[in-house]
Amino acid sequence: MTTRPKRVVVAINPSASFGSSRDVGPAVVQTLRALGHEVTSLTEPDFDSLMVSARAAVTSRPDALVVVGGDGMVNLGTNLLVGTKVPLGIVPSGTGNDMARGLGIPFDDTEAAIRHLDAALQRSPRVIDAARIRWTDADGSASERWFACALSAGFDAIVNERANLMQHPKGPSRYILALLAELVGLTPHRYRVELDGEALELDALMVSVGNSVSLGGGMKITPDAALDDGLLDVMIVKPLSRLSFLRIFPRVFQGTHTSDPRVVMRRAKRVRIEVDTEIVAYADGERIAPLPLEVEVEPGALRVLA
Ligand SMILES: Nc1ncnc2c1ncn2[C@@H]1O[C@H](COP(=O)(O)OP(=O)(O)OP(=O)(O)O)[C@@H](O)[C@H]1O
Repeated sequence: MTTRPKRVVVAINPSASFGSSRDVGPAVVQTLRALGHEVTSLTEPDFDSLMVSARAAVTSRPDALVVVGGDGMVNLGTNLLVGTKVPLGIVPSGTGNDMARGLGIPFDDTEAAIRHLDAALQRSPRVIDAARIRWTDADGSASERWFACALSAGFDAIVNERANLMQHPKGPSRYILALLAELVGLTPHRYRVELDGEALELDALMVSVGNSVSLGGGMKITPDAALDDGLLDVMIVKPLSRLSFLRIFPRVFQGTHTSDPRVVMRRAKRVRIEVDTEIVAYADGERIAPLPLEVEVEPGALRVLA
């Protein structure tokens, strides 16, 4: 296939995968240039600065914004591109890479991911849904942020928050330590979950909202989620003993946990989540805000190269 040159902005997170994949960004830029594309490469010292420079670069209406990193970088791209015609390309170099998994982008082979991207640049982008989160900040101001993949508002969000607050260890083992620490104190909380206006009041361990299928590196929390059905899939895990939790947990990698009667699966366009304690929600692996918050799907809001 002959490649038609495109104008591509590449936003790179050199810290993805705890810095172990920092060669991926330069390789992507080099390969895309060798294929004849006009590439603007962006790397900044932190996420917020990258957001600023990528936002400025997107105003020149490139043919694509390509993010190199994990789901956090997909989140950055999603927030810049929703509602625009500029498509999002992904070269996964993160820890979980769940959005790439959901889109069928090779997530463990950079060269294959670049070939996939180059081929997709020559076709019309795929149009998928995005989810808008709205919440009220402590000062009373209204905030919003988009996500592409999944939002967590229960046990996994609590583990994420604990891991983020830990200074040591620096690598992925901090998540395992945080998980073990939270598992010891595993307690359900009282949630009020509104699904398109229908209120459920229940004790739960996990409440997650999926636009895509998985989070945390292939944990298929919402295995039947479709990225273009105009709906969000909601998974609620009712109270379980530690032992039952540990028994069900491995089944999430196949998505077969949903057959357990203590796992509730629902679909809705709009989901409001409230809880009786302080839990900070995470979406696409990024820290969002303490509950309560509301999530609404915006059908067809994002174009992706996949
Ligand atoms: N220079 C930087 N540019 C962008 N993000 C950065 C940078 N340094 C640190 N980060 C942090 O990286 C996080 C995003 O990481 P990313 O999702 O790309 O990789 P990951 O966490 O390894 O993968 P995954 O989310 O798929 O598990 C953001 O929370 C951001 O704050």
